[in-house]
Amino acid sequence: MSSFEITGPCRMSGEITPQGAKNEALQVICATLLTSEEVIIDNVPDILDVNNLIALLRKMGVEVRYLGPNRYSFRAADVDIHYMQTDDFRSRASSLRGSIMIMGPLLARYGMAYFPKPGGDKIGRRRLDTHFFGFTELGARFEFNSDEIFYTVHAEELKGTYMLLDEASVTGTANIIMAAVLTPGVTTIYNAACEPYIQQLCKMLSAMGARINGIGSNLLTITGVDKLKGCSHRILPDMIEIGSFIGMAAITKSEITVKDAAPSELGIIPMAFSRMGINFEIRGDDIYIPSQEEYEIDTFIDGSIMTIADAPWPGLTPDLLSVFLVVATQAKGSVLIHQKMFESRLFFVDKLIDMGASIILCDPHRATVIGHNHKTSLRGCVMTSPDIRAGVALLIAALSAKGKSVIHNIEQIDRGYQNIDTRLNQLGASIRRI
Ligand SMILES: CC(=O)N[C@H]1[C@@H](OP(=O)(O)OP(=O)(O)OC[C@H]2O[C@@H](n3ccc(=O)[nH]c3=O)[C@H](O)[C@@H]2O)O[C@H](CO)[C@@H](O)[C@@H]1O
Ligand SMILES: C=C(OP(=O)(O)O)C(=O)O
Repeated sequence: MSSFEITGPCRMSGEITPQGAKNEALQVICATLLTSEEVIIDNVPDILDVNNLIALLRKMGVEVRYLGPNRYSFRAADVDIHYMQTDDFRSRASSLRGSIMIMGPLLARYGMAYFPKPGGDKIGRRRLDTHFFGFTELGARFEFNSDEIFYTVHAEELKGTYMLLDEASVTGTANIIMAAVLTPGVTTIYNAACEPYIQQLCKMLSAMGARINGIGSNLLTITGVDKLKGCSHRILPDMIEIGSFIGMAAITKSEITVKDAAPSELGIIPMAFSRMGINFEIRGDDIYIPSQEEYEIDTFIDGSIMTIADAPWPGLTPDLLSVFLVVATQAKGSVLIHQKMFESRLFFVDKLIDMGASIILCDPHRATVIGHNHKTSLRGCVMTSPDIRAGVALLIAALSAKGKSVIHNIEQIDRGYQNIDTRLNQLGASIRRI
């Protein structure tokens, strides 16, 4: 297990380019299983979760070629579906959550798919019901072995249908879309998730010959086709990484330009940072964040304390709330952070309290943060990264803190952030991998 040693406070400056989006990469790499032709994907982030998924596809028989930095070719001409019943498959597939999205393509193309308990962050209950609801609506038979936690779906024949999802699950929607594009007839998915990851997946599938209407909305109509062809696809910059950099710049009073950030794809994220009092300028495709001595959190119109809460897209992504929470610790004013989706994602605030932050954890979903307005700095601390986003939030806290901090279990951070230590050190941070 590796750790980061951070010596703060670090005031940084310069330009940083975000990696390709982790959650989009996981979807579009799974989608390569839908065709026997070559698919080329650009801007693939070099992170643990993505590399583990690529290794899994290779084991399944997909021909994967590395074409250069962040560029891969995939050809799923000869997939060994029986590999999915091996112990090796179980251990590899359960190392990340995104690999669950191989099920939709395999069900559509081979009439069967298997899956063990997926990995990913331990941030509360993470059910898969929506995925299997969608598959069974399309006509698949579903079995669950609760002793081994092993999911199986089979179908001699799938058929398009109307379905109303019980919740707008991101990976669930992606899985159902990928099954539906090769399913005869018309499939209508209402209450579909519509995050940029899903929109990008749909655009890539359309380039492969899929017929999808309603992209970007929560009502998708998919007309099944017999076969999909190869294509080239470029992954968008990672909006969570971009948000992490904006928050990091603010709390460390750094002057940073986030290059090639595709600001028009960020939805409500920039507005949420503005409401935290953080200044930035959109300069073409870049986001410039000036060094700010202070930032003041907005209130609601009636003067009451503002809430920052997550919601399915176009609401604020839950994956950035940990960053908002850390940034609030040095803001002027107070904010209620309400993490509605996951019940165990806020417990890392104990560490921030140890560092000197003023936070009241009201319950597992809500934390009130009383900002210090930089009057009192956070102090360095030894901590362990509980999940990917809390890990980055703690890293940001440590960069702003006075003294030495150590963050253990940084594999959680490496899961989703490409060479984060090297890239931040180039901006003037002091992070040592130990
Ligand atoms: C690999 C991947 O892409 N992971 C992302 C994906 O996970 P994932 O697809 O696993 O998450 P889901 O969208 O299925 O659901 C996340 C949680 O939110 C709850 N929920 C979901 C939809 C809804 O309308 N209401 C609601 O409360 C679910 O019950 C669940 O507890 O989406 C999450 C929610 O954006 C992100 O945190 C994860 O980073
Ligand atoms: C929760 C996340 O990832 P995963 O779904 O892969 O656990 C995340 O990216 O914040």
